[in-house]
Amino acid sequence: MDKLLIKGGKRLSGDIAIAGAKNAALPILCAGLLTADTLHLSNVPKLQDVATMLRLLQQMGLRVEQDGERVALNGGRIDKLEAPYEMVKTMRAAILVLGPLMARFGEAWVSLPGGCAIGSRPVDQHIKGLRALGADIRIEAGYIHAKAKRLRGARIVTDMITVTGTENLLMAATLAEGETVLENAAREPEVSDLANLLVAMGAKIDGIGTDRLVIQGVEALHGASHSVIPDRIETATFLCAVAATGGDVTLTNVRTDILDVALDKLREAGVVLTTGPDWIRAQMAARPKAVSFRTTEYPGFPTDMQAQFMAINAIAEGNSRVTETIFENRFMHVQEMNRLGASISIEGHTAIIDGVDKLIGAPVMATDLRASASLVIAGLAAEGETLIDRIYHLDRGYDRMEAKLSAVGADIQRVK
Ligand SMILES: CC(=O)N[C@H]1[C@@H](OP(=O)(O)OP(=O)(O)OC[C@H]2O[C@@H](n3ccc(=O)[nH]c3=O)[C@H](O)[C@@H]2O)O[C@H](CO)[C@@H](O)[C@@H]1O
Ligand SMILES: C=C(OP(=O)(O)O)C(=O)O
Repeated sequence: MDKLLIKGGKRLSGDIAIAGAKNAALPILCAGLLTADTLHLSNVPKLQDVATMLRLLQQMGLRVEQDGERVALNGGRIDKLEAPYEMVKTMRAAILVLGPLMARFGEAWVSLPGGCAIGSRPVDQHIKGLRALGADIRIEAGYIHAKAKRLRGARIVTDMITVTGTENLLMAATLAEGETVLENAAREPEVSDLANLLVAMGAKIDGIGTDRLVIQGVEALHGASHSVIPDRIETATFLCAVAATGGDVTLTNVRTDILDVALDKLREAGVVLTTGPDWIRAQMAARPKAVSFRTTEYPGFPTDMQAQFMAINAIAEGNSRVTETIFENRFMHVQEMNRLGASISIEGHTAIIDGVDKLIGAPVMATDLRASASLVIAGLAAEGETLIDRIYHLDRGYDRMEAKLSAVGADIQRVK
């Protein structure tokens, strides 16, 4: 099993190109199921999750041509309406085939995702929404079995804001009969990226970027070309690395307009940020200052950045409080950071961090995707060697993170 070996204490300097967003690419690939025509996608990140999703879609009969970050999908011969357990258990986003399959074929078998390290993560809202659209849904042998002649539009108010739930219902509604109103919709930029692609495919959607999406169902969708938005979480992760190690790094192919709160917090921590139309430069010369925050839905502080900011707080001047409101168990990195010498305690949904002067390298275990990224940042800032085990979590969502960091001066290598 691959591990990452980091010798900490190096300042970072140079340029890093940011990849397309994982959380936009995954639903967008599933939109390939909605049409018999070809989708031409670019800026698709080279990630384990993307490879898993493409394998799943190919098993269903989707034709896939891949050339670097370009992917062409053709859904003219879909013959299997199933997402099996083996796929769903490694990548929960496989649930995103449910909406498109129901919209176009009126039937789907999708394995129920189990809980995962960060929480129980039920999909009851996806099911509630599809039922409102007229689907008959049964849970059979661990599978969601959904059927409908043709979905019909409805007003759906989800109990809470759900990102993939909104995406599933949005895709389902594009081909439903009549009007669907999605209230309490997620406003994450990745939802808007999917919605923009669907509009390019002929869908009729109003309210993109708001919490009320209104969809007029159409008879069929057609092919389109689309470039996936840059990954705001990858962007902010590298910015946190600079904040923790010090240095001068410019990130290219970024969208600064979807990173407001993270950038504000980095400035509060002492990072000097300069932004251009598609780049951002981070300069850090001093010890970071502690920053407190609570995670919320977009445009608030993203839960997917909570762990990486915790690494900054671990070595920052001062104390901070970090409250996680989205997932019930997203502090798995705390124990591992404490193994590196951090001083973090947990009270309910809040982590209380006393910044320490330095961390000292040690073997640690990655438990989930962003926890892994936070341990990389902590390892880069620590004195001595940090060995991170189970980095398959990291590979789900970051494209060659160690190569990008080595190129800006980090001492980090993948070892067996
Ligand atoms: C592939 C992808 O885009 N993943 C992102 C997506 O995950 P994902 O879409 O799975 O997360 P949700 O927005 O659905 O989850 C938000 C909260 O709602 C709960 N919930 C959700 C659906 C449901 O039917 N019932 C229910 O109770 C969840 O357990 C969680 O507590 O949004 C999360 C929140 O920004 C991010 O951390 C993930 O990176
Ligand atoms: C939690 C995440 O992803 P997923 O929903 O794919 O598990 C994430 O990207 O941080």
